[in-house]
Amino acid sequence: MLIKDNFDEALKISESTNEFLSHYQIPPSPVNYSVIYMHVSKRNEKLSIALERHLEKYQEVDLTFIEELFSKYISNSHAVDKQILAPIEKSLSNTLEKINIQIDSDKTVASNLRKAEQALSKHEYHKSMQNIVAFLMSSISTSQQQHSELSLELTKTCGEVNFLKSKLEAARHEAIVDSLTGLYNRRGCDVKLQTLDIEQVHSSLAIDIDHFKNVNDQFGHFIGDKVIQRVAKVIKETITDKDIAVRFGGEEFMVVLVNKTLSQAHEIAEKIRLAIASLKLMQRDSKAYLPKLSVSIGVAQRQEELNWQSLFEQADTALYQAKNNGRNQSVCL
Ligand SMILES: Nc1nc2c(ncn2[C@@H]2O[C@H](COP(=O)(O)OP(=O)(O)OP(=O)(O)O)[C@@H](O)[C@H]2O)c(=O)[nH]1
Repeated sequence: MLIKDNFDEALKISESTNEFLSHYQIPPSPVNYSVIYMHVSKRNEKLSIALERHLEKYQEVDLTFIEELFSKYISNSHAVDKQILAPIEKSLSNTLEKINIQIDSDKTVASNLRKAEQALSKHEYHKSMQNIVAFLMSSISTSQQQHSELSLELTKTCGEVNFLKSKLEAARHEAIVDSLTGLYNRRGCDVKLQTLDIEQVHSSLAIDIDHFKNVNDQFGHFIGDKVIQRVAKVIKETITDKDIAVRFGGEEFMVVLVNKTLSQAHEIAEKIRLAIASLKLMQRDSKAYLPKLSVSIGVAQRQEELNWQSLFEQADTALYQAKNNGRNQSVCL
């Protein structure tokens, strides 16, 4: 979309956004602000329809609902940056630049006036001129002060915009990443899959920790979580940055190996399996070692006619076979 906003327009929308936020007593967090800004500026029809329906039904706005709208319509697009923040930032920096030029010119005028004052002070008969110069000096100093204050204010606002941008970036990241392991979640998986070239060969691994219930039962969920994190770390360290590692649920992971054939994928699966089997995990407090860990892995290669869901299902079928064959192994389909 073309960015037509000028500063005044953006400011008007921003005022209406603030009014909306205060009317419904919504805290002006970056996420809330962005959702309401998109609604007020009529930039996302689906978001507005959903919000209006919600208001019709409840007459108030639930914060969880706003977060949902943010994740669904905003966080994965760069609409906020492009449509809200970029124009504001541009106008701010233009205005700041003009004010800074004005500050420089104020300085020159002040310095010239000072020279004139010095020259006139040598001659008593120029008293009236001296008064005029003194008056001009005091006016320019007031204007200098006003411009400096304005420059400070604008610099502060620029800082706030940058803060909002980094908050948005963090929110966008949180929406697609699993907080326990740092791997992608399902939504992140969908987002990353859209970036892949479907003409290339891709493979997938379905990985599941064997008898994980026993870990939880014997050592508790906290240790269970640590084990999940450790397995995720091994997966991450074994694949490349281009590949996509996803925590699909509980102790189940899915990996998309970009541009890799079935046999290459099988090799990687074996590396992961062996690395996990050789882990020696110790419980920090009791210094007791946890029983040996193992994973079962299903490996499948994407066929041209298959969509991603079918590929994952194939990998899952292979995983099921690996479990049935006795676990701690990888099976190719
Ligand atoms: N600590 C922890 N446990 C989880 C989490 N999500 C799921 N689980 C547990 O993972 C266990 C999964 O057990 P099962 O699906 O029966 O499988 P398993 O014991 O791993 O056995 P197999 O898969 O058949 O080898 C259950 O005990 C769940 O409670 C989580 O986020 N943290």
